Amino acid sequence: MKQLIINPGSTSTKIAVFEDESLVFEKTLRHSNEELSPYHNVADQFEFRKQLILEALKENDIKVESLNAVVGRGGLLMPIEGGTYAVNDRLIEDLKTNVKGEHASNLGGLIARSIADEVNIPSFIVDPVVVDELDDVARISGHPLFERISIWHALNQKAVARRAAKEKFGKDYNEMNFVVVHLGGGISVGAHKKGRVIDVNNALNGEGPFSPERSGSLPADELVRLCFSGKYTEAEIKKMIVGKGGITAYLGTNNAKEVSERAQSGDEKAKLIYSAMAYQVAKAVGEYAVVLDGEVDAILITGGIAYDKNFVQMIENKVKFIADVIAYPGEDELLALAQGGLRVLNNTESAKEYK
Ligand SMILES: Nc1ncnc2c1ncn2[C@@H]1O[C@H](COP(=O)(O)OP(=O)(O)OP(=O)(O)O)[C@@H](O)[C@H]1O
Ligand SMILES: CCCC(=O)O
Repeated sequence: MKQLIINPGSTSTKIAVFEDESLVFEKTLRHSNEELSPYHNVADQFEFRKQLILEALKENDIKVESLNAVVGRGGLLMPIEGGTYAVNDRLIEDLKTNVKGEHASNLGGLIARSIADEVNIPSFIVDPVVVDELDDVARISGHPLFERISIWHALNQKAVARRAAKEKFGKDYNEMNFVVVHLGGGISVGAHKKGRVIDVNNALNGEGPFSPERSGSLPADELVRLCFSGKYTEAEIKKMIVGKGGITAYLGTNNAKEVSERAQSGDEKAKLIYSAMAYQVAKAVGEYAVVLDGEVDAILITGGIAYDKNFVQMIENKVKFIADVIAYPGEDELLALAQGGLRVLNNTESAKEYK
C-alpha cells in the first residue's frame, strides 16, 4: 500500500511517501517567519503548503494517481481517544472553522482530503494533538472558570515512547513509565503512566516551558495588566503567547539551530535565553516525574531541538538524578502516521468516525 503522509508543524511541513512501512521518499519543507508572515491565519496557508507538497512529489516523480491513501496529522478537534480517523465532512468542517482554535496540524486533514479527493482515494488523520487521557485531578487549574485541557505532541510522544519501550526495555508501552519531552516549534512534556498520558502541559495555550515561538506560562497578573493596557489588541496578545513568543520574542528568530550557533559563538543574550529554555524544560521534567510518584523508567527527549547535543546535555545535567535520559532527535511522526493509515488499509483496524 502506497501512502502520502503530510505533517504540518508550526515552522515546517514534513512529507513522506511510504510503501507499506518502507520509506520511499521524505522531505522537510521549512517555512521561515518571512514566508509565513503574509498569511493572517493558518487556514490561509492551505494553498501555499499544498502547492509545495505537489511540487515536491512532481520533482521526485511520484504520481498522485499511484497512491492508495493520504494521511495527514490533525488537528485541533474536539477531545477524542487516540486512533485513526477517516477525514469525513464533520471533521473537515471542524478543521475549517477552527472549532478548538488554530493550529498548523489543522492543515494536515484539510490538505490530505483535498489531494485524496482528486484521485478518489481515502484520507485519514491519526492521533491528533487533542488526544486526552488526563487524570481528573490534572484537569483542575486553580479556578473553576478555567479547566486544564490536553493539547500536545501526542503522535510523536507516543511513537517515541512505544519505540523506547520496545528497543531499550524489550517491553510493551503499557508496562512503562516515562517522562517524554518534545522540543519543536512548541514544547510539550508529558507523564506517560502505563500507556496513558495522565498529565501534560497544554503546549498551545500558554502552559509549560517557553519554546522557539511560544511564551509558555507567563506571570498571570502582568498578563492581565497588559491585556487592559489599551496598547494591544486581543490578536496581538495571543500572538505574543503563540507564534511570536518565546525565543522569537527575545531574539527575533524561531530557528533554535541559529540560536544555538549564536550562543556558541559568544552572543551572550542568545546564550542566556537558550539556557533559560533548557532550564524551564528541566523544571517541567521534575514536575512530571512527581506526577509519576518518582517511578520513572526513563526520560525521553525528542523533536528537532534534540539534534542539539549541548541543549540535551543542559537538560540532562539537571534531571539525570531522576532517571536515564535517552534522546530521539527529530521525530517518528511520519512512520506513526503511515502505520495508522496502514492498519486501516490492511483491515487490522477500522477507521474511527469523528462525530
Ligand atoms: N541541530 C539543531 N540544533 C538546534 N536546533 C535544531 C537543530 N535542528 C533543528 N532544530 C530546531 O528544531 C526546531 C523545529 O523542530 P521541529 O521540526 O520538531 O518543529 P515543528 O515540526 O516545526 O513544530 P512542532 O514540533 O511544534 O509541531 C527549529 O527551531 C529548528 O531550528
Ligand atoms: C501542541 C501541539 C503541537 C504543536 O503545536 O507544537
